[in-house]
Amino acid sequence: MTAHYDLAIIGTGSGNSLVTPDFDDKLVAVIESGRFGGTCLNVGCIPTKMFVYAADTADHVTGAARYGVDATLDGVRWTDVRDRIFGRIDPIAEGGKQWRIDGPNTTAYLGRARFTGERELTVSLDDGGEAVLTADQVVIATGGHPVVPPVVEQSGVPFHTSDTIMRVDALPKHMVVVGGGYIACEMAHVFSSFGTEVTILARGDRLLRHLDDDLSERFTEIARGHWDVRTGTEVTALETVGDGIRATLGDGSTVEADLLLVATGRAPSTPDLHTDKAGVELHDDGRVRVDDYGRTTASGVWALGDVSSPYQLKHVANAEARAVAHNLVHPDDLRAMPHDHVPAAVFTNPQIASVGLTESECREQGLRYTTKVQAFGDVAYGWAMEDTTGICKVIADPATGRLLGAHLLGPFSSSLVQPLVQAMAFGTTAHELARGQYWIHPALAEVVENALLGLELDAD
Ligand SMILES: Cc1cc2nc3c(=O)[nH]c(=O)nc-3n(C[C@H](O)[C@H](O)[C@H](O)COP(=O)(O)OP(=O)(O)OC[C@H]3O[C@@H](n4cnc5c(N)ncnc54)[C@H](O)[C@@H]3O)c2cc1C
Ligand SMILES: NC(=O)c1ccc[n+]([C@@H]2O[C@H](COP(=O)([O-])OP(=O)(O)OC[C@H]3O[C@@H](n4cnc5c(N)ncnc54)[C@H](O)[C@@H]3O)[C@@H](O)[C@H]2O)c1
Repeated sequence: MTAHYDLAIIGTGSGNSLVTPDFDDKLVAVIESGRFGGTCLNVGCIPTKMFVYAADTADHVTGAARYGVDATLDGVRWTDVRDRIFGRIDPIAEGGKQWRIDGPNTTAYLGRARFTGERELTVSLDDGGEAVLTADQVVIATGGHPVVPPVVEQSGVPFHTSDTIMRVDALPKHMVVVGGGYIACEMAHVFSSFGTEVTILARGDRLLRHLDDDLSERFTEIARGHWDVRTGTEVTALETVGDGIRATLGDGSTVEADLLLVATGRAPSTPDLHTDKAGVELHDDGRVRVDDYGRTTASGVWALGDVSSPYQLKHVANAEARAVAHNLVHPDDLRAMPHDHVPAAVFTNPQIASVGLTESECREQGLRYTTKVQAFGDVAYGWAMEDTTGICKVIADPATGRLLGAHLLGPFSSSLVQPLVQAMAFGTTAHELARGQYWIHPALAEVVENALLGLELDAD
């Protein structure tokens, strides 16, 4: 029997929020092959930031002496940290699943979906069975999954990805991280602050290479003070040694550890979706091809979030879901996916946040621009914190005074960046933002105010 629905949603991350009151009198199929709530809730943003907060707390203790406050870190109860986090998260995922199972107009399919025709899905159910369903509209919200390089996969050594690392039973003594991006830098911070010795193996010459050069260079230098950072290196072989692993690097050197974390990017979850059966085209990198409104190349099939987006960020997936939720029921009044001025933060040590263009992007685009770099240590709250490395770099168009980009490295950067995001979103000029409002003295936000005031604009 083929069941028919008004709407079928594949994936309960951001896809779960599509079941709006507009569908109260309609039939909705919700299909999920993993934990309800998707990456962010179960293995992404939320647990990582809960671990990061605990790691920051440990760092406050170990760093207290510089303020004349002597304190020692007596220990980190890893399983207590872990269980507090997942004790809070797991019931939410379970509750979300029950809500969809019991929902008056939703049918939950627990299993893996694939297209078997136009707007027709076959679900390999977790209980071993199979179900076929069709729908007037289908939304692909299957997110992404960790990429594991062949050298790791083919070696047969045990390894972790972000999907598993947060649930390990004990803190490793020594951990090797392959990759130098978001997950590598956030996890290195967590584990090293809890007492694990961390070695990072990065292919490039710097960590977090997507950042403005001033930040990635500075961050890599700081990271070398916390962790054993090996840049410009590749893993050529891996083997199991006792309970741990040994990695051989391009220069023939080796590094041994009791745990291997692979953090080499995430790929859109399309390989087993059989999108070709539904007329849904993919980009070369596997992302579903969508137009500005989230429409795929197949009529009535939509996509959103990591599976199709140019960004792999939850606030973007949420914004795209809001647009698609509207578009599903307003075909004559479509809303575009909001992709302007997308900010991002890396919750490592120190925190990093950015929005807009980097200086090299401004150069490459031939833009006329001016920059100002303000040190956290030059404002009163920065003195209080004894900060010696933080910077706020702002980039503006000198003719219009509009911000082109903003890049922060230092405590609370993920929050400090927000007025800069707001200025870019609403077209406020740098000096309007700085002079048109009060900035509380002596709050850390004065670093942003001073950076803005320091920009040399044509109008001044
Ligand atoms: C460790 C980590 C930390 C992160 N931290 C941040 C952060 O701090 N801030 C931020 O903005 N972003 C962060 N991200 C990125 C963020 O988690 C993702 O951008 C976001 O969750 C993507 O949401 P989504 O709805 O597109 O996909 P997902 O949340 O991944 O949802 C997809 C769902 O589809 C299901 N699924 C897949 N294929 C099928 C199928 N064939 N059939 C049925 N179900 C299927 C999956 O099981 C999953 O539940 C982080 C990611 C990771 C991995
Ligand atoms: N705070 C946040 O917003 C946050 C946190 C975690 C993850 N995320 C999202 O999840 C995505 C995935 O995170 P990630 O850290 O896995 O990816 P990433 O793209 O940030 O970093 C991947 C790293 O792996 C390296 N790499 C790629 N292939 C490799 C290979 N074969 N061998 C060795 N190194 C290789 C890259 O050079 C890069 O340093 C991020 O791009 C981000 O969008 C966001």
